[in-house]
Parts: sequence; structure tokens; C-alpha cells
Amino acid sequence: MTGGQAPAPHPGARHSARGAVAVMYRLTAGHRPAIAVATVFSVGASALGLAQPLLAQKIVDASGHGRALWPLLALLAALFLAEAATSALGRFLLERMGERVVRGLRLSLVSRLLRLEMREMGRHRSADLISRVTADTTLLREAVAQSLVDLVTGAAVATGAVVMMVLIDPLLLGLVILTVAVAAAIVASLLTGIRTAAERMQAAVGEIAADLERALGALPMVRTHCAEEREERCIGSRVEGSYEAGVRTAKLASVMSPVVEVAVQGSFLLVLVIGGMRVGRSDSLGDVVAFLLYASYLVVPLSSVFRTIGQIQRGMGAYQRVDEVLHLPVEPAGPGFAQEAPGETGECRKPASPSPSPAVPEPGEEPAPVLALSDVWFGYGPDRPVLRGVSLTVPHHRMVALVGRSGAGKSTVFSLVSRFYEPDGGAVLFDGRKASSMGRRECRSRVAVVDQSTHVVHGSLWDNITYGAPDASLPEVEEAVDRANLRPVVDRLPGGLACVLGERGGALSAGERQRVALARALLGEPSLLLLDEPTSHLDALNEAALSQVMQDITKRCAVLVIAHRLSTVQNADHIYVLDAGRVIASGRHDELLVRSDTYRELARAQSLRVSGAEGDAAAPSPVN
Ligand SMILES: Nc1ncnc2c1ncn2[C@@H]1O[C@H](COP(=O)(O)OP(=O)(O)OP(=O)(O)O)[C@@H](O)[C@H]1O
Repeated sequence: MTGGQAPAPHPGARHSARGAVAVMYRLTAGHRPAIAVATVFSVGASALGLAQPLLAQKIVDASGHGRALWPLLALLAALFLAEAATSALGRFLLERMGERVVRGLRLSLVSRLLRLEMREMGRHRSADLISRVTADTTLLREAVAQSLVDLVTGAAVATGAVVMMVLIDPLLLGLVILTVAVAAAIVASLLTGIRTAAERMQAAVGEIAADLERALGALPMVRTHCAEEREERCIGSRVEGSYEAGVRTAKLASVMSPVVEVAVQGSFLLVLVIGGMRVGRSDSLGDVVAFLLYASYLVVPLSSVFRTIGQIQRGMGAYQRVDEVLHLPVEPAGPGFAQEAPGETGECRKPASPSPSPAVPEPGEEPAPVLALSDVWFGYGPDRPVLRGVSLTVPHHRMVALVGRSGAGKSTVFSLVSRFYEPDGGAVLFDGRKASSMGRRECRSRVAVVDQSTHVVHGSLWDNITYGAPDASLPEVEEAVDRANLRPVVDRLPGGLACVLGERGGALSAGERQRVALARALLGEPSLLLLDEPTSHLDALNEAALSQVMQDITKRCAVLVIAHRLSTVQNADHIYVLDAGRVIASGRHDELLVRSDTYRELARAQSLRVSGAEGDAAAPSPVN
């Protein structure tokens, strides 16, 4: 498997040993030449090892007959060295192959996770998904890299030993095989239990990560509610779950070990007793010595093969979790959104021309609006529509506002415009073109979003501002900083733009984070800026300043803004009032004060100018 490609699905091959072999086979696709070369080295090393008992036999017999020993001893030393060198090379090749397999899996996982459908993302806990990329693949690496080494070398040595033992004493070999077969039957019965326990343990590890992330992500809330003990108990129960599954695995594995040891010692004992009785008849102590050495060559690798199979079962438990992610649905690769293999994509950047021009209108013809929603229906679940036939337009260089009570569906409109979700009915249009006929990347390249969560990530202020345009020049960044009213923050921070912000932008206030997000959005030169609650973290002075910033921004792009505070959008060119997923009124501020009860209520609740509005209603003035 090459990096970035997920292995093909393997339904039904989940729990059986055959399934595990099939998974290992699939995982190592693309690495077979390396495995073949490594196997040749391992077999070569085994052959060199297998020749040593023969030589030992000769040395014992030669000393018995008083012949010179040093040439044989020198040959034995040379065999030792050659065996060590070839076996090291074979082992290295196999381990490197294992690392490559895991690298490919990790790249596939990362690639998939970054492109998961938003709905799917909502169904999983992010820390659990992360643990599949880190903890589960680490367990899998041990299974693939280490186990394959032991399996290949062990099987090669055991096969060679069997051949040599057949030649020396088939009866003794039969006895050894009998004891090993009994051990194998017992080990096989333990494997399913080991795998199930390993799956449980890995799932518990994922839950620990997810719960810990939840608690650390909301640490101030945990502290202010004195919930440390409660969180500790909750996470502690996950730790217990992982401990119990680990202990169960250990129990099963510890039963396996004595079984294998008894088989090894039993074989030796049998060989010693029966071989000793036969020495008198065969008249060769050398034969018994050689046979004993071969027996050790057979049972030692076989015991490691048994252990390895246990390890592979544990790895398969982890693979199950990895495999689930590899088959989660990702966003469809529409036109212009090719799903390049990881490594080929580089950073996700806006295209060179981030604000594609709208189709050139005929002379005298109005250009199509930057954004239009036409009778859009949408629900997060099948039974509950959140948007019910929403239609709205955002013309070029205008500021349009969405207002309405909490839960009316305003942010959902943004999610559809960002194409996190597709409408169930109706259409979203960019510059007159249906979004569904365009790739997601093309749609998103037209839009910049500053939402309520105002994402600021660990890194410098510069990194955060240039996140969407990593090649931006200093003057461009400076301009975005000024336009977003961020200059005082840059001047205050030590190192200015180079200042490293803590995780989630902890070094900044909420209002400052919002302005960083705005600077980032402006740097991308979008044709449409989506602002969700832009004033939610601002004081009155900064709110007034931002209103001015928004007016200025419309010189360069259109703005669609969501605001609870109507003071921010009083000057909007057009306002849509959303209620329970429907547009119930639209117009300018003064018009809506007259025409819309809901708008008037919202305004009254915020003590905005309402008096007299009922009397001086102006004619509606749609902006397009
Ligand atoms: N990811 C989601 N999954 C399921 N339901 C959701 C999801 N996001 C929002 N909703 C539901 O959709 C409805 C509209 O939510 P939305 O966030 O669009 O409202 P809003 O008008 O932006 O509210 P607010 O002003 O409080 O931000 C709400 O009832 C909300 O519970």
C-alpha cells in the first residue's frame, strides 16, 4: 500500500485468524518485494544457524576421536558472524517495511479525517479520532513490524529445523511435534479473547482521551463549578475500563506463556529421555546433541510465533478502530475539489485568484448577486427542518444582515453557504451559478467566515492571520491588520506579529481573537464575507469602530452579517428577519420597524429607536 491509500474494505474478515491474515496481507500490499528480500536474508541467516549444530556434531565426534578441532571451531565462528549479519539485515528490512505500512495508514487517516463530512464529524469525539491515529496505529505498528519479523524468521528457522530433524531422527521429531501441537491448540483457543480484550482496551483509551480533552477544553467551567472530583471520577472510570481490559489481556497472555514453556520443556525432556535411551543403539552422542540443538531451533521460534500471533490479534483490535475511520464518509470530491493524495496537496491554500469574477453581464444587465439562496430547505435530521424555503440575495459590495431570535436558523444559513452541508431542497447560488455544480473548494474560495468561535490556533499572530493565505506579503498583512482594527493589539504584543499565541489563542481577549479572525478573513480577499455575531465580544467603542470597518469592507467585497445586536446592522443595505427557519420580513432598518412585529420586538428589547417608526413607514427598498 502506498502512502495515503486506504486498504480495500474487508467485510466479514473481522475476528477470525483468517481475517487477521487477510488484513496483514492487504496491509503489506506494495511492500512485497521488500518482504521477499528480507525473507531471503532471514532464510539465509536461518540456514547459517542450522548449519551450526551439524558442525557442533562434527566437533563433538572429532574430539571423541582425537582429531584437530581448530579448523572446525574457526568455521563455527565464521558461521556465527555471517548469521548475525544476515539476520540483522533481514530484520531491519522487515521493520522498515512495518514502519512504512503504518506511515501509509497514518497518512490515510489524517487525509480522511480532514475531509470527513460535517455530519460525521458531529457523530464522533475528536480526541477519540485522534487516538486512532496515534495510539491505535502504534499498537498496529508493533503487530505489523515486529510480528512479521518474528513470523517470517521463526517460520524459516522452524522449517529448516524440521527438515534437519527428519534427517536425524523422525521418531523424536514426531514426539516434539505432538507436544507443540497440543500447545498450539490451547493457544488458538485464547486468541479470540485476547483480540476482544484488546479492542475494549483501545476503545477505553480513546474514551480517556476524549473525556480528558472535554475537561481540559473547558477547564475554567470545571473549576468554577468545582467539578474536578466529578470529572476525575468520570475519567477514572474510563481508566478502570482500560485497566480491566488490559488485565484480561495479560491474564490470557500469561496463560499462553506457561503453555508454550511447558511445550518447550516437555519437548526437550522427551528428546533427552528417548534420545538418551537410543544413544546406546545409534552409538552417536553427536546425533543427540545435534537433535537437541535442532529441537531448540524448532521450539524457541515456535514459541515466539505463538506470542506473535497473540500480538497480531491485539493489533487487529487496534486495526478494527483504524479501519472504521478509513471507511467513514468524506465530502464528495466535486469539480475543482480533487482529493489529492496526502503529500501532493501541500497546504490547503486559496487558489491564486481567490475572488473569481462573476460571469460578465450583458451591457445594461445587473450582475448576478454574489450569493443567492433560492427556496432553500434544510434539516440536520430527516424529521426536523431548520430552514423552510429561505430565499435571500447578497448583491456585490452590499452589506446584508440576517436577524432573528436565537435558534431561528441564521448560523445554519452560513453552514450551507460554506457548504458544510447540502440543502435538502432549493439551491445556493454563487454569482448566479448553482453551488451544487461547483466544487466545494471553488465555493469556499469565494467566502471568508468570522464565526462565533473565532478560531485562533497555537502559533504566532502572523501564522494565524496568514492561515488562509500563507504566501501573503508583509504589506498585505499590515493592511489586513489595519482594516480589522487590530493595530493596537499588534503594537501591544511582545514581538508584534511574531508573538506566539497560546493554545486556542489564550494570550488574547475574546474581542481580540475576533479581530484576528477578521484580519485573516480580509487577507484572503473573498468576494463574500460572512460575519457571525461580529460584535458579540466587543465593547461599545469597538462595536462602533467595527460598524465603520464593515462599511469600509463593502468597498472590496459583499458582507452577510448575523447580529443579535441590531445597532450593528442598522446601516445594513438590506435586512432579512428569520423566524423558525423562514424569512418573515425583509427591508431596511426603518422599514422593518414599521412592517415587522418580530423586528420591532427585537429592537424594543434592545432599546433602539422604535417610536414614530410605525407612522413614518417608507416604501420598501430592496437592495437588488
Ligand atoms: N449541528 C447541528 N445538529 C443538529 N441541530 C443543530 C445543529 N446546529 C444547529 N442545530 C439546530 O438548528 C436550529 C438552528 O440553529 P442555528 O444555530 O442555525 O440558529 P441561530 O439562529 O444561528 O441561533 P443563535 O442566534 O442562537 O446562534 C437550532 O434549533 C439548533 O438546535
